[in-house]
Amino acid sequence: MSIFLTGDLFFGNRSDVLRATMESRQRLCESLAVQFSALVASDDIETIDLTLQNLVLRDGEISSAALRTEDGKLQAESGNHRERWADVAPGKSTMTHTQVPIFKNNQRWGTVEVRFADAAPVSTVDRYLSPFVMLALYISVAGFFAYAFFMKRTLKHLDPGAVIPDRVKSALDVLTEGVVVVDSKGQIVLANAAFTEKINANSRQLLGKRLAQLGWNLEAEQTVPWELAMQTGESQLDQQMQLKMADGTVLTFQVNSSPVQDEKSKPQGALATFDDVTEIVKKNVQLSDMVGELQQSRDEVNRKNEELKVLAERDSLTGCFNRRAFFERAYAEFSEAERSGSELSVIMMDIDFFKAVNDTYGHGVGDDVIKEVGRILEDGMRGAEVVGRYGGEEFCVLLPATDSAQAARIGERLRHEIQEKVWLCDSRIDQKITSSFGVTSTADSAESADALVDRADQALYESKESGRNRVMVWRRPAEPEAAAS
Ligand SMILES: Nc1nc2c(ncn2[C@@H]2O[C@H](COP(=O)(O)OP(=O)(O)OP(=O)(O)O)[C@@H](O)[C@H]2O)c(=O)[nH]1
Repeated sequence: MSIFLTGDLFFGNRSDVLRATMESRQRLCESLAVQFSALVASDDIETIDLTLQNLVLRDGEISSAALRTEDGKLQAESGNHRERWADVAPGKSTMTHTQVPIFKNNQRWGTVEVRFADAAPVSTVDRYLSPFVMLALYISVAGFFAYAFFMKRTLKHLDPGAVIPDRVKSALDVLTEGVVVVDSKGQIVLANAAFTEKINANSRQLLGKRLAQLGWNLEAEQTVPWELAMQTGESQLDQQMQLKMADGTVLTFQVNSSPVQDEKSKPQGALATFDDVTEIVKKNVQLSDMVGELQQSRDEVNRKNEELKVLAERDSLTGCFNRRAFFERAYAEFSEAERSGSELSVIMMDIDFFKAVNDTYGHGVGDDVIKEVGRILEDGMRGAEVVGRYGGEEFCVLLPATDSAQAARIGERLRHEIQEKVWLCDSRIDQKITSSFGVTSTADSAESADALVDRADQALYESKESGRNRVMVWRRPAEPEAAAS
């Protein structure tokens, strides 16, 4: 339609000019006819003849002119009209031959004939190139070019790869890293050899496809990095993406994307590089699994070590430190007390008449009593204070930073608690169970942890000897004395 209108604008004008010329010639003739009708009415043929002579003389466009009656006779003529008006059909005007009727008394009387000069010589080309032919020709040629232009664009659309020069494609094919160029719609316009080989695809199959729809494992609403690069105008680096292949395998790519912009920074597409890191990721996963397993084994070993340590250090019946572990602590605390100058106390205690408990209630009840005593002793300790099962029904307590008077008070509290609580631990026991305590501290110049424990044992012996169910503080052998009862 545009072509037609444009053609009409050019060629339609030419036909308008011709039409206007013809109309003006017709008007001239009609004006002559009006004048001549008046002259004919007065039979003034002479004036008509004179007018025709002048007309031909003065107007270069008019070759001849005549006044012809209805019966075909020429009444007046000029410019050798007879010859110039040969073979002209009566009553029909053309561009060069114009004829207008003359009336007399309302009757057709004759015709004014004017032969206009031929226009510029009409060449064969001009003859055939009438406005219509010109218009048709113009539409054909312009239509052809418009069609060619449209087809070129269409083909370019159908073959998006055509926008990338071959030398660029060849250069990119040399790279070992996959390279894909997409247009502003995310459609592939170039995929280099490394990429097509990696995903087992044909380069031409990929052209025009949306890169985002090749089968990537994407989260819901996730925007692929090359589209993000186009949206933000910024490069998107080190994005890891997984591509599910037709055979079910999954490739992992490290993807870098940069926007391709025009001079006005408008995104025209994006370039994305794909580095296949599938093997590295696999190895990383294996490594991480191994590290996890190692961690588990290490935790297991630590747990076992912890258990072993507990088993090695703790007494299985009461959970208190065993004798060996207790002495390790005692040595450490003794050294620390010596280094710091603080006082370290030791309590040794023994359940009174425990043989009778076993004998009366059975060995099981005896075990429960020992456990209950151990629990009371453990619960009564704070911070660095340590309870050890010294043997049988005998316990030993380490009290760092505690003098013997404080230790005796602690012993007294424990003695009272045992007496009040232990017999309640088993419903079969129907009598209170008592215990005896011996107390000492480093203030009495014990030379070692062993000596300290030994002195506490001596004080305990004194408690037993002096009637049991009491706490005795160690005194030099000559003068042990009772602290409380
Ligand atoms: N049930 C039980 N009994 C034990 C355990 N270890 C030692 N005994 C018993 O504890 C009793 C200790 O008795 P003795 O040392 O004679 O002293 P005692 O009867 O407590 O009398 P005194 O200490 O003099 O008041 C023994 O009969 C041992 O068999 C144990 O783990 N469980």
